[in-house]
Amino acid sequence: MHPALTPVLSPAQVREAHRQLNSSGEVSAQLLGPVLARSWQRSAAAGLSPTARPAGAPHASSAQLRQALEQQRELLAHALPVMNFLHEQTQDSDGMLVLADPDGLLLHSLGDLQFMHRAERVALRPGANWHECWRGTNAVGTALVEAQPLVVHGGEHFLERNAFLTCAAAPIHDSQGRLLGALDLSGDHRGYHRHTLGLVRSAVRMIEHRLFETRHGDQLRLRLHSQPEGLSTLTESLLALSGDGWVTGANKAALALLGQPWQTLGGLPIEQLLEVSMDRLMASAQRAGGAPLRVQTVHGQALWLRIEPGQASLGTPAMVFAAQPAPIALPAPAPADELAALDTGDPTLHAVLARARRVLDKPIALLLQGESGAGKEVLARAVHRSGPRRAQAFVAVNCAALPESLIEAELFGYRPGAFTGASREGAPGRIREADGGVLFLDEIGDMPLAMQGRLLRVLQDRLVVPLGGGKPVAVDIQLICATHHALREQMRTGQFREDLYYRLNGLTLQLPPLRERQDLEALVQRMLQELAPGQDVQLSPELAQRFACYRWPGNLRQLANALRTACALMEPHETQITWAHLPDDLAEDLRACAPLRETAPAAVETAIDLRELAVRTVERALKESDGNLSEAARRLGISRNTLYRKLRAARSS
Ligand SMILES: Nc1ncnc2c1ncn2[C@@H]1O[C@H](COP(=O)(O)OP(=O)(O)OP(=O)(O)O)[C@@H](O)[C@H]1O
Repeated sequence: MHPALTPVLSPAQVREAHRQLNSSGEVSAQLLGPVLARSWQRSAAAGLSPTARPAGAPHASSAQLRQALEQQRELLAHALPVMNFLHEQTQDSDGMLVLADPDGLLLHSLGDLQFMHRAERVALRPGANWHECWRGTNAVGTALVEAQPLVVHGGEHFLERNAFLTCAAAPIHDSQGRLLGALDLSGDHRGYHRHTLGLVRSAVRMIEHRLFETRHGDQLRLRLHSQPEGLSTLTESLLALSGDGWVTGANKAALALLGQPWQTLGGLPIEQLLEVSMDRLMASAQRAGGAPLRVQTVHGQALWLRIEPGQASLGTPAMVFAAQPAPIALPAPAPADELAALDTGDPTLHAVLARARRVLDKPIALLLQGESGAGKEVLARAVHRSGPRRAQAFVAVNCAALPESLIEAELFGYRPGAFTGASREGAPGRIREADGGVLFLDEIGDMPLAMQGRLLRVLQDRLVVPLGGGKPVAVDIQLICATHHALREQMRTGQFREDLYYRLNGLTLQLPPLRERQDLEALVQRMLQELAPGQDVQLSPELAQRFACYRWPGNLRQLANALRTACALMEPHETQITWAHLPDDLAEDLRACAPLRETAPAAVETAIDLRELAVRTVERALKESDGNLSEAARRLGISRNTLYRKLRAARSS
């Protein structure tokens, strides 16, 4: 039996375990079982005492929680509908559902109001952190550490103050085995029910299925089950394949079925797992109706298989080969990854993404430029997740958010006692944390000059020397920097070192501001699908028009926030976003922004008129800005590059 499914301990066993811990400091694996015993040991080692309040447990401010919610928007988009569904099924049970991120930060809860009120007393609410190191053994924290579903009941909680709870939690993983968070169902310990964990595990499967379909919707997907009627149910195994037959993702059922860990799957062609050729799979995918195939694993287990061609995989070389006797070698299609997912149809952005893809596997530093909120960090993360370093760390440092006095220690690390206030253990620093992976330096234009010199040395020598001295440590990092400043301008005025600029700028990618993008409609649609999956939420036609003519000074960040608020304000039966669902300040701005065709009817008569109008507008903006190009571009709401283009065009005509 799965250790997590063993029955909960009797009160006498728990009392005895606590007694032993009190008297000898020992944790009895015989009494508690291996999982709980390990967790109690970790809790004691973290300095927690069963009878004390958890001292120093962090609680996110509302701004920090908002930021965490934004970072976890993919998880939330898939988990919230499942939580709502589970809540409906468990409404009479006086409990609550909790979603946590991989670090134990509680992101969202819903359930019985009275019980949630009681749970508040032990900080079981969004914003609190339930990592084991802060709250001792508890279902959320322990399921995250142990990476397995489990129940923590009553006195099995390490802290006595949590003993009124019974909690069942299961970790949530994505299709590459990354831990995304945990789902928990908590209630009063007197209401313990042994089916609770099963419910939570099913809910997590639903979330993982939804994530899988979204991540791999463009790829070939294999559904596998020992019974034909088990296909397309929650118990099926799922595999995603690249166009040439390599496994790119799997759910937990597939791992169990094939006896493989996630780590090996990425490097296996399907023929090494199943006795079936890629040609046969493709031929089956093309047959109408998609009747299941009979196949067997390489170990001889018989299975039913249904193959679903993804949009991107239709027409991949393998399909063409299967259909044509004399194959024509076609270039391999771009893999459907996070970079591809950012491409929603804007030609400028498309070119940016294509350039980024060309250097994915090369040691070339990227410099991302663009206005605040234009998606620089999102692009940096997509580059990381789509490149060969995706299994290694992505370490983001915001140079503008760190006080000057701390940047050095934060980046380069320090030795024990290197400065007043330094921790006794010292710290490796963010550059070393990124070793093997990607270091993302956001707002690099705000890095103090002295620090620029040190960073340059690290980039040249690929060695980090911690503050307070010590041996230099070799590092291997891919560097991505971002700024909304015009770095060249800063270089000219001496605020940014020229030598560092050329080190950082292996390739500059300029992200277009939202108002210059031509894919607003598709972008809104994609964001809405993520925010309200499967609900077909749309903008009202009037709002769609207003959105198109608005300048979006906060770019994608502002758009994403507006849509998130709108989705939260909609009633469950509504599918159209109207004025009533918008934040007041945005509604006010949008009302003031008249759609183009209402404002300039006469002036748009001929192309010549338009050109003249553009030239006059640019001239006026330049005059009002005393010839300052940056200021003129800002007034016009366009980038400096666009302004240059317009000036060149005006001069040539
Ligand atoms: N392609 C996208 N799809 C959906 N949402 C996006 C996308 N790009 C950006 N966003 C939204 O905009 C927010 C801001 O994006 P990001 O942090 O990448 O911008 P930025 O250019 O780095 O901003 P800043 O310069 O202020 O740091 C994201 O947290 C997300 O909510």
